[in-house]
Amino acid sequence: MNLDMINRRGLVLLGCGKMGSAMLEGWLGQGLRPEATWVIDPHPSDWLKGVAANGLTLNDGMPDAPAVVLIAVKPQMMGAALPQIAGFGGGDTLIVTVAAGTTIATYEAAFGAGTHIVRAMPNTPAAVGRGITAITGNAVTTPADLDLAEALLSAVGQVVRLEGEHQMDAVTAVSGSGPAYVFHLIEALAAAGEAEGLPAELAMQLARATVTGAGELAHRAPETAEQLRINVTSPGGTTAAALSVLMEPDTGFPALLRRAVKAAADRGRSLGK
Ligand SMILES: NC(=O)C1=CN([C@@H]2O[C@H](COP(=O)(O)OP(=O)(O)OC[C@H]3O[C@@H](n4cnc5c(N)ncnc54)[C@H](O)[C@@H]3O)[C@@H](O)[C@H]2O)C=CC1
Ligand SMILES: O=C(O)[C@@H]1CCC=N1
Repeated sequence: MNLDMINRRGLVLLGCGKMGSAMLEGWLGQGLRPEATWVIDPHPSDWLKGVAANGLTLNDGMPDAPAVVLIAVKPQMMGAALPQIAGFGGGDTLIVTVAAGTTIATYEAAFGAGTHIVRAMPNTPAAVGRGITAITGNAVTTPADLDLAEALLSAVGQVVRLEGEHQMDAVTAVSGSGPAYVFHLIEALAAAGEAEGLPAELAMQLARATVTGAGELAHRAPETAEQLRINVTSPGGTTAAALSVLMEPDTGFPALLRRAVKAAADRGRSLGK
């Protein structure tokens, strides 16, 4: 991974909350120079103030032509936030946005149609280098723009390129929001263990280690997820008993996740209107 161009020309990060700081933490760990980084955020966290003490510029001007301006404010804040960086439109600065829902057309209206824009959907495991980000560009985006966005985002995990913006709301619902589903699985599994009589702390330790261990196995093992599931399931055993509940057609995981993912994708679509 090569952050050379970013380190030479600079990166501006607009909005450094949960997602912005997850990525920034990853980039700094991968060699982004704090001196090449400008952050604009009216409510900086203590962590960000600490990074600023080490050379990053926080709420104090901007470079003339940074390589990338990355937008990580909430879609609802976009109207107030974009005018601060509208001056970067039309130049050779690449605009990358990670906001859910907000469409490329909205940014083109703010920056001008000739502006090179990449819409991206990352997720918070970026903070530990294990994110996955989907990217897609606007009509004027060049292969070099997509390579630059990919270079930046692959510093914090995998990058996939989409066929087009029409896939973005579904991606958001699967991988952008997905970590929350997994964290909720930990909470629910621990609560279920407590209901079976385990002390809360032990139930949480078991649930957390099980989800992270299974995730790591799914990451490293060559087998499909289906085969890894089969490997746990002894015929007529305990797992089969649980799976008969979880795979129940109307109330099991597939039906529940189908509804949850649809709700997220629908919300993305309505945020874009
Ligand atoms: N949290 C997540 O897992 C993911 C979030 N996203 C997207 O990232 C964006 C940010 O989400 P979060 O980090 O979760 O929200 P957040 O609320 O934690 O962070 C937003 C940040 O923007 C700052 N801000 C507000 N107004 C501003 C302005 N005018 N100028 C500059 N900064 C301003 C806030 O102070 C805050 O620190 C959203 O658009 C969201 O859709 C995308 C993928 C995953
Ligand atoms: O909840 C949200 O809207 C953002 C987008 C994906 C994850 N968090």
